[in-house]
Amino acid sequence: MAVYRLCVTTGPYLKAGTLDNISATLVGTCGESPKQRLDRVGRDFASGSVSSLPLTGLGVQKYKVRCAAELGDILLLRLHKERFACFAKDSWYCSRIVVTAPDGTVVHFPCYQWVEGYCTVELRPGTAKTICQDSLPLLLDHRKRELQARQECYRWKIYAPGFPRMVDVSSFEEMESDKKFALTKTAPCADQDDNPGNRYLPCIPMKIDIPSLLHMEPNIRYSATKTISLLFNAIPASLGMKIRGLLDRKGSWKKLDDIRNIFWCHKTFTSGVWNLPEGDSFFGYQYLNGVNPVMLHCLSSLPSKLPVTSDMLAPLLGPSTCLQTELEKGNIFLADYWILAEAPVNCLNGRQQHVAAPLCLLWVNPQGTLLPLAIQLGQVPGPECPIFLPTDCEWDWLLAKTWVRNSEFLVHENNTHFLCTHLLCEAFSVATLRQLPLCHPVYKLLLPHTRYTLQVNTIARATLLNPDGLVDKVTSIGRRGLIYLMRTGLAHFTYTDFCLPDSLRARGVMHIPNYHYRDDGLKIWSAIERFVSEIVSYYYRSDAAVQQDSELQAWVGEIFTQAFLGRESSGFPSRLCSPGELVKYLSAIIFNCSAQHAAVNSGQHDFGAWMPNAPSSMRQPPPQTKGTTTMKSYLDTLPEVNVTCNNLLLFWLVSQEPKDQRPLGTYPDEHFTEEAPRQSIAAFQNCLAQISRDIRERNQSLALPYAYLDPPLIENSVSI
Ligand SMILES: CCCCC/C=C\C/C=C\C=C\[C@@H](C/C=C\CCCC(=O)O)OO
Ligand SMILES: [Fe+2]
Repeated sequence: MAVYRLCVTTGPYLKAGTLDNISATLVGTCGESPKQRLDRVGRDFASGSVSSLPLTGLGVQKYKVRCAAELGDILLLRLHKERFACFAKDSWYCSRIVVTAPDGTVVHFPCYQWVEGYCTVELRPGTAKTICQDSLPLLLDHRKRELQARQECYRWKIYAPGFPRMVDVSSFEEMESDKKFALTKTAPCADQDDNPGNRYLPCIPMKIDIPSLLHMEPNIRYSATKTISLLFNAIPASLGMKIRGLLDRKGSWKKLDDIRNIFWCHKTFTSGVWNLPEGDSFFGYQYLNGVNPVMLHCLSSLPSKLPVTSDMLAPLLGPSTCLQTELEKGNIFLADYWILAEAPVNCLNGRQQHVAAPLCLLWVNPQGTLLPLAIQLGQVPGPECPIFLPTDCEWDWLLAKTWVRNSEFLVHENNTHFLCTHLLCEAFSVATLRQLPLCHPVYKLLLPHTRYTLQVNTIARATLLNPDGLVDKVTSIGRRGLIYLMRTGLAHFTYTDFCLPDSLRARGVMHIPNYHYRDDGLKIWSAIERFVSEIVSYYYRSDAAVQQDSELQAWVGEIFTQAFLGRESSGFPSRLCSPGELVKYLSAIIFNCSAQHAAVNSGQHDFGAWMPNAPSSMRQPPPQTKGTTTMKSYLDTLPEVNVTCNNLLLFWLVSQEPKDQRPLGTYPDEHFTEEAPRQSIAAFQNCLAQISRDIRERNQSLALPYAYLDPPLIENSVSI
């Protein structure tokens, strides 16, 4: 008789325990155990419990699986979940199971999954294996069946032509009702205007696509803690504005001070500097350390579409230099909003809105401060498209800068933030779930960086991107414009843009002083790269090991076709040929899912709460002459009261990660069980802790501390 001892951990989540019967079967190289019910006196599998346990000890019990003979090396653990008496079925969150063999060998089985309904789950020991490292037909077959099941559950959907593909939420509904469809479903569904589930709820000023929120597969759903925390962030702020009538009031703001007082308790630094002389340096500062720090390109000559002359800039540059000298020194930069030139425009509160496609020229002065030099609000120069200068009258210059801030809002929210972090990370998540089995080292590495991304994007699609959702209610381009911008953005997005060091070099911004996003981002990039490189070199010893990993290649290929629509000119790889290429690719994915999202997401309230710094819409066309702007015309150009407040609610909500956070580098789910990767994780955590200490020390001497890339404040994944 051989006795195997099992220690089963149920997750600490609400309703993680189950009343269903759980049995186990062990499969080894020398045979299979009988199916053994895991049952003890009292309640098994309660939430948060580690049920490990000798039959005799007080409160501590042990499950035993008895076999006629030893099973050899344990290959699989089958968990059977079946009906118990007349109780209705309930879900079980199984964290992990540790099996101790009769000879004392300990085998870990990471699970970290919700197990739903009555079913059998087959787990492999935690040692990560690529397909090339498996030879037993039983294990190869197991990999294949696991992926087939996942591909049935997580399917791709086309949201709009030219968009990265995303998860098809309706497939979860089909799974539950046990309907099985083809593995990939790609029905276009951008036009949901006639979707009867998209409707207004009492007191909520935009439509919500209710059905898409209802069916979320439990392994990708927000935890109860996260959902409740999101609601706790939303409800008081929303009620406060509702009671004060701000969410329903149409018309212009009467004075700037009223905008300053929208938030009583959550004021930010931006309103203080806006219309002071320091406003220009703050305007420049945001290109480096604001929510959209990816716009600047160094110029060696001016583009012909921006006919700024040396004379125009002479009063600004001073007597000791000139435009040509500054171009030669690499001190002149351009932010070009060309992508907005053809964007469709929306109506808000029944009135036509307006969009500009500015060009903003900036200079790093001898003190190292980045300052705006000139703003042209359209892409085609001419008498009706004046070049605004800091030497113009105060209101003209302020309005020109506000137009640029409106363009920043549109490009940042739609492209830098939603497209390049939320949507791309969703595609990485879906490809990872569909193409890599649980035992694959890349699955173990990436899964924590996909946590909650499908859920938050589903919420965004149901509340923001849906017809008459928030984007249609607050932005000058609406969802039609959003679809246009994202499609155009994806068509121009490259692998260089995706990899921080390459992107910074290509934009020629390595030498700008006080670029904290760059400095902190590069440190985090290197820490991620070192960690990933250790993991990759442990599992892939040669180029051939990468090239022959058919699962890995299918995963890269699927990302290339589904996220980047197979566009060769994007520079994204469609296959990987060496460990070095794999390290770069994985580092970029982890960086963008974590640090990049934090950099472009967490400051939305800080920088946007002062609405003129991030107006979501403009109500008058860009000025065609100078000298006509007044305080009144300025206020009549900014968004109306209800538009402002609905947008600020969103900023408030998404700038705070709801509870149940997992900061960068924290992996409480122990998918890796071998010593080497666990040591790499510990080294990664130490490295991030040092980066955090350095950032905090640097921040002490800054008038405006930059904390968005402080590692403990970065989430592992896009989860808000
Ligand atoms: C005011 C109530 C809105 C309810 C929304 C609930 C939660 C937010 C869910 C997801 C948010 C995701 C992203 C959205 C980012 C950009 C979308 C484009 C917005 C725009 O153009 O205005 O934020 O992290
Ligand atoms: Fe976000």
